[in-house]
Amino acid sequence: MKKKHIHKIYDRNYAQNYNQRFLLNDLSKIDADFEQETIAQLLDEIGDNPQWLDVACGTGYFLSCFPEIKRAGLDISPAMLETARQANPSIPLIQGDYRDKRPEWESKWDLISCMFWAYCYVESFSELELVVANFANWTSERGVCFLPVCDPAELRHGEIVLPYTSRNMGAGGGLYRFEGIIWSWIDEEFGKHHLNLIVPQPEYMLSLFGKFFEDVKIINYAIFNGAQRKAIVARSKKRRIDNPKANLNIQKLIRSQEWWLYKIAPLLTIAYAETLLLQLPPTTATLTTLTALLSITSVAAYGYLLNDICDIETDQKANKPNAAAQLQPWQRLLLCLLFLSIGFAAPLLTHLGTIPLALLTANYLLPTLYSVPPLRLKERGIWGILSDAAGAHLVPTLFVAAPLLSQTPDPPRNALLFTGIAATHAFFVGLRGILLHQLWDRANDLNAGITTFVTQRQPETVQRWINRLVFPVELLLLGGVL
Ligand SMILES: CC(C)=CCC/C(C)=C/CC/C(C)=C/COP(=O)(O)OP(=O)(O)O
Repeated sequence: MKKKHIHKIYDRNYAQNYNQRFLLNDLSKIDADFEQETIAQLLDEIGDNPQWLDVACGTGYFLSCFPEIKRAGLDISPAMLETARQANPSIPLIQGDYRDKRPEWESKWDLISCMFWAYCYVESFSELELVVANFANWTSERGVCFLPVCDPAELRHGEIVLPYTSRNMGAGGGLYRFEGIIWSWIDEEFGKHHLNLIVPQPEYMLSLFGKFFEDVKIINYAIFNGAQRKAIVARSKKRRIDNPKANLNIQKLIRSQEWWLYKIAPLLTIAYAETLLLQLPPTTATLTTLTALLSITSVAAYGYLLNDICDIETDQKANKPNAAAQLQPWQRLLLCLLFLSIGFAAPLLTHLGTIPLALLTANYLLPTLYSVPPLRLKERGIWGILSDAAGAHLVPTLFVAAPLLSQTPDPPRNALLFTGIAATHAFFVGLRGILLHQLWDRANDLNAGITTFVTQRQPETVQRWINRLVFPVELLLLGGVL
């Protein structure tokens, strides 16, 4: 089901009535008590100081039953979370989607629960697989998953013929329709349509968990009103995913999808234009350009990796993925040194010249100053904006142009003019890029307690500056480049 539909169903009114309708009335209390007992047993079996994540925690009812446990909740519905906060005022309650990967939670939680068939709201079997994989990834080495599962065939006495329609068979009343592995529940009393929920047989759910856990069991609730609910308990996570580094790859570490196409590829146009304006021999132009591109790629890899290394703590606070968090400190240092060496090796070996080397040094310094404390320009207002725009666009443009210009003793005026306009244009592209980035990241930065240029201003003001000043100047300069 789409997020917006879930938000619509689980609104404030639904949240306020949820516990009474689905957990605490005569029809449901016996099952809720059984679940509470099972959670208590599982927490007990895990050992000292277990950490529990209740996925799709809803009103936080179950979380509130265990005030002595270190616990957190994740839910997609702000209204449900609002109610959950009243019941659990001092614990992390995160608004989010259980389909998101969240590498920062890898192997973090000793108990993962997902109550009352919330997994059925996925939109496809692939998504269901993803959700189970997430649960497994988030489970610690000693951890356990607890998932009450829906078995449509068991909701009534004996087998049902599909498609099957029935009235008033569950705690919430209303119309139930089972259509094979899809079911829908029209909650007539509250006018809510829980449509096309995915409900595979419990055996299928067992096999999904079996991919990740050695010991997967179905436990049965007490028979009540002729029906008997079930839950999956999965223990002993398999080694394959025990190791968080299994999911770690170099692209994630250097965040190449954020710069390869958008920041490196445009530099080629600068190299082409300079080659044409300077009428350089193809071999010289190609070798010089490739050397410069190798160095600038290393700068980008270094800059993004270093930024993540410096943001590990704040990203954790804002619940943002951060691949560098999974590395040992010596691995972080080694990778940074590697990208530094590659960046300088090629220009030094090919004698690219003094000006290109000075620009390269500046290009390594800018992201360092942007990210590393105590200077950490990112948190110093306009300096953060200027250093990122210069580091990601202005200096790389000059660095690609400079070695080509230095191939001719006396570069023509039009090549110098082109370089000047292209560099200024790149700077404005960079200004727009970092302003938009800080705008999109504003909520995360505020959550993590980071003060940036944009968090100190109204978002509308910054957007107005982008629309009325930065972008028009950028377009004007593009005209000059062309
Ligand atoms: C050649 C080239 C492309 C060089 C780039 C060098 C450079 C300026 C790197 C810093 C990149 C970065 C992640 C900025 C935003 O950080 P943030 O901490 O504000 O945002 P985040 O949360 O996304 O990390």
